Amino acid sequence: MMALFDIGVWPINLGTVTTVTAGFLALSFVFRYTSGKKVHPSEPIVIQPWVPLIGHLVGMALHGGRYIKQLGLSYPEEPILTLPVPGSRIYVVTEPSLAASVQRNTKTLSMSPLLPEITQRVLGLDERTYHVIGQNLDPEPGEPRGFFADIHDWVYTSLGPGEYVNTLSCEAAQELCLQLRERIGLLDKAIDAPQPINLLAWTRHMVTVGTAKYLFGPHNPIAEDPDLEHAFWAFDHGLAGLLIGILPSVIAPKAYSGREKLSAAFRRYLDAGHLESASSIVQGRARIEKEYGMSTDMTARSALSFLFAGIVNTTTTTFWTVLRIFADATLLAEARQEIRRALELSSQRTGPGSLSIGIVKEICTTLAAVYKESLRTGSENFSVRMIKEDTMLADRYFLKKGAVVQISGGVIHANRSIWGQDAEDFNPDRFLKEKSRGDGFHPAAFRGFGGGKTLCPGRDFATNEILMFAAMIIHAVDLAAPGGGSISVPKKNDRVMPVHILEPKYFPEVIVRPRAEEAETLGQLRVVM
Ligand code: HEM
Repeated sequence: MMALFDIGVWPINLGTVTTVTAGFLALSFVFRYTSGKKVHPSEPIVIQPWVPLIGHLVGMALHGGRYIKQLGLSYPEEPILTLPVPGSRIYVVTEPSLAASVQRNTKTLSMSPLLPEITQRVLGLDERTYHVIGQNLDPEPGEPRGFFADIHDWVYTSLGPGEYVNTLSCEAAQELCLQLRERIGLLDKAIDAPQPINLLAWTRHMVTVGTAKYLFGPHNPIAEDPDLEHAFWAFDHGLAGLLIGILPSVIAPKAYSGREKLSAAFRRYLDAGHLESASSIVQGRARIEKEYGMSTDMTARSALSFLFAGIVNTTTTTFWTVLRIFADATLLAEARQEIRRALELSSQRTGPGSLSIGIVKEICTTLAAVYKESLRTGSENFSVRMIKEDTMLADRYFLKKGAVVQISGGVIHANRSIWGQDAEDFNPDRFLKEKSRGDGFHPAAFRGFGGGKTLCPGRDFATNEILMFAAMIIHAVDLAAPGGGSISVPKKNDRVMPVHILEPKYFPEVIVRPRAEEAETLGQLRVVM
């Protein structure tokens, strides 16, 4: 051990050490000075990292999304920051009206140029497909269109307000009702000595199996091979490793193996012709992929990306919404009363045994406020745009061509000047008050679904689905802390890259007991719009 500390064994002397140290310090100073300089007088304030050049990248790698959030919160007066990184800049927007400017500026600020690279890395697309999807990324009206423009239009049109999204919402909620009934059926047998259940895993299972079914039909890969559920979550949890894009099978072996297993299963699904029983939105995506000459393997990988979009945020948001309500006796009593009233009104207006999505949204205001507040507190996503041309944002801030600008949901959601002194706390009242006062928050302040051209196309559908699913759980079961007392709520784990609503730091366990009479209603429940 001692030899390691004995610098005498190294072929250098103290004079050399002094020279090298002095040289390093001088170089650091030069780097700090040059990287701290603005490239234009109107460039936003430059935040120099402590480790020259690579400091911000190291910070993000070590601390995940929390790094930029803490930086943003330490400069509350600045609506936008410049983070120098090797060869480029990252601009971080932390204020809603400037976020709205980024979203409006679709000509020079666009997510599209980043998509081919990201998609290739995450899904493992081949070079040919990478080339095809990279064409005509942001077509103006009348110009030739590309793959992403066509898929974007198809998905946004399908999930926009209208008959299709209503039908899909009913199918999804009905399927989740079935999943819940099955889980409750399993509980019944152990009712005398109920075992604690991991609430996040419980929710994950129902949403994963249910979503795969309503999107891809009864012969979907997860129905055919239940082990693929684990492969799916391994893919999800290692996504950041896949994004690095270097030796994915070594850097993110579990995510890589999960992805490859799932894409092989989707290939078998497509080869067997099971697409015929998939939802029309899924069929339409595969049709567009065929028009662009994609192979079965590439269509399989794309199917995985849509399954991902349908599952991950819905799972985690349902988890937080349900946990928050059961952790607070007043919220639970209010939510249950609203749900009972929604069931009664549905019976009167849409027939016995029905539960109407429209009525739940109209009556269950506490549930809806908890859902929204769970999104505010759990969502730290970044809406990212590539800067295609030098841009003067809001006529005030210079953004350099080739760099990226990101809107930080984490900073905006924690901003006290928007949400009040209790911005750090979970307080669903802020969304109830908003309604009664009639003066809401800035439209770009709520970042749960992103914004602008990349605003989540599934937001209305997801709201229908999650409110219904949470309402069914709250109505049909009781959750209790295993040791008695009230259920505690863990903090969120914000040290990861926020690819979706943040998960908790630890996974809480609860005792789940069916409520005898109320659980019965699930058996006949008919979801209607
Ligand atoms: C609570 C549930 C959900 C949340 C919080 C959520 C949130 C988001 C966010 C933050 C984005 C990126 C926005 C941006 O970059 O500005 C996004 C994109 C997307 N979401 Fe959702 N989402 C949810 C549910 C869903 C569901 C259920 C679906 C589909 C069935 C879906 C489909 C998509 C798709 C396809 C995109 C990519 C849009 C594009 O092409 O740019 N989402 N979502």
